[in-house]
Amino acid sequence: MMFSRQQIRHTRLHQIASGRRWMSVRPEERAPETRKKITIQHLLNMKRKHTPIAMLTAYDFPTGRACEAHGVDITLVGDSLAQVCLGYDATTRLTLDEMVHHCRAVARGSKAPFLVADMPFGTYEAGVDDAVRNAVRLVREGGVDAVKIEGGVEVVDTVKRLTTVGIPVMGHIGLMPQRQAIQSGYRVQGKSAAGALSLVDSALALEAAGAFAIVLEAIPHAVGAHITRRLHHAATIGIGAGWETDGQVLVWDDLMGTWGGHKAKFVRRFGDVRGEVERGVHAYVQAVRDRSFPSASESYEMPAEEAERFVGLAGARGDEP
Ligand SMILES: Nc1nc(=O)c2c([nH]1)NC[C@@H]1CN(c3ccc(C(=O)N[C@@H](CCC(=O)O)C(=O)O)cc3)CN21
Ligand SMILES: CC(C)C(=O)C(=O)O
Repeated sequence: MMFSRQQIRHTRLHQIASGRRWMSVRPEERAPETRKKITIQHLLNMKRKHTPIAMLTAYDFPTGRACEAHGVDITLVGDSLAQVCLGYDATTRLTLDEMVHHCRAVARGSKAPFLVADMPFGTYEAGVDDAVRNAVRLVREGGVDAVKIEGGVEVVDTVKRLTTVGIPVMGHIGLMPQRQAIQSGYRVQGKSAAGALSLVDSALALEAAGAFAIVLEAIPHAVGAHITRRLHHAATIGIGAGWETDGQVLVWDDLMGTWGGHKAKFVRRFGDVRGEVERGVHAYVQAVRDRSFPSASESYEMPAEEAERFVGLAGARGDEP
């Protein structure tokens, strides 16, 4: 929730007058947003001008807010949410209701970035009509601008139909986590010449079907670069696809170092939030145990005469500690 400067000043004066102070339940005090909404046209201009596109996952209000505040171009409510946020063992466990719930929180924080949600496993495979119904829920209830679906030529009809009804689609080829069982794990794709060519075919088919962007996951650098040069109407967003794609994406928890699970080769840790969390929780527990928390300045007092009356009144009713 945003306040104008005038509203902030007004609220402050009111609080000072009424003797109230800020509490953590109040929305953060902030100047009105200045970032302009990112559009598909903006993203394709970035591709044309070779300005790298920064995409990052977010799963809740504060992470969405961080994407908003620090210049992210595309916020992705990725289905990696299943693992890094909800503790499931695979992305295939995630339901549409769970995805919608998290999209709503992210959308409240991430306003300017183009907002994309993964269509969870099982919400677009059974038929094009079903895919439309489910994508509409993500847009209408989740508040996202576009959806992402995993797959190559086999999802082309779905991409066409969604695009036709006005829902932009981001493709996702290469390593497709929703297919880890049938692919016997998380493996780099397109390492053979034939495999690489089939990735190029998938990318071209997705572009022709109307996809505005395509995630390229865990493929050789040369294949990522080739596909990026071949596509003129769709931006490529790499994750483990080398340095010559139109943009990059990483999972929030990998980037921040909050994820303690497997670290793929393409992950770079840009922060050590896990270390901070460990220090903070440990210090808190320690301070509670040794009674150094809370201090007098973190506690409330009664006026001395009220304290005296209280002791007297409590004693009179036999209310002795
Ligand atoms: N924390 C996290 N980061 C992700 O990027 C991510 C998730 N979770 N969950 C959903 C999917 C799963 N992803 C994964 C998971 C494992 C590998 C992986 O182990 N890759 C191997 C490739 C080994 C090879 O074939 O040579 C690696 O070591 O990089 C890659 C992507 C990407 N997504
Ligand atoms: C890793 C990204 C591309 C993703 O699909 C996810 O977060 O689920």
